Amino acid sequence: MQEVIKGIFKESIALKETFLEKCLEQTLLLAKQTIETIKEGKKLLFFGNGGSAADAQHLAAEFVNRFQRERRPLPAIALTTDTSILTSIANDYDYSLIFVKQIEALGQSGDMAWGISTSGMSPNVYLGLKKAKQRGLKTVALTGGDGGKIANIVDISIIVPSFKTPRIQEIHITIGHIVCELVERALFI
Ligand SMILES: O=C(CO)[C@@H](O)[C@H](O)[C@H](O)[C@H](O)COP(=O)(O)O
Ligand SMILES: [Zn+2]
Repeated sequence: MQEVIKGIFKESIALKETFLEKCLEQTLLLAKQTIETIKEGKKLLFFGNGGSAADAQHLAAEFVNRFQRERRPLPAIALTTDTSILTSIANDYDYSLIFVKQIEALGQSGDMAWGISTSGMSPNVYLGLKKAKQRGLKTVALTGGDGGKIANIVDISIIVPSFKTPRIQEIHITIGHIVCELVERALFI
């Protein structure tokens, strides 16, 4: 078991190093665009499935509550949390529309939609991002693997260079935390 633990840490460390070499510029761009979005008084919408739904909620909480500094709450929402909305859309229409309808209801021009999908293939994330773009939101995809079909349709695409879902997720949440840190440094003393 110790070897398994060591192996996972080594894999995670190596992937983070590769990520830093390949994706620093995109991460910086994401942070800058997020800062601009908040400065303009617009909001952030986060969504994904499974572990990525947890990431969506985790990140929305960092913005609305606080990250590391005492400061005013910032406008962010996870589209993964309201079980009545989620179950009624999935039940009456289709699971692929759970984010689309919420973006139609809540997304406004200039807001920023973050779709999180390790495969880049989840239909509900894909359709949510397409709708966001249609409505004039800035679109962000955090993916992995080859980016799937989601990576191509967004303004800012960050593809973690791995096909292992948990390792990709670990970098997604690191990216989220980095953006939180840079937002707080840029906007609050
Ligand atoms: O957390 C994990 C695996 O680490 C799972 O819950 C995982 O998020 C789910 O299988 C998702 O449905 C995968 O969707 P996606 O990342 O491919 O969009
Ligand atoms: Zn997981």
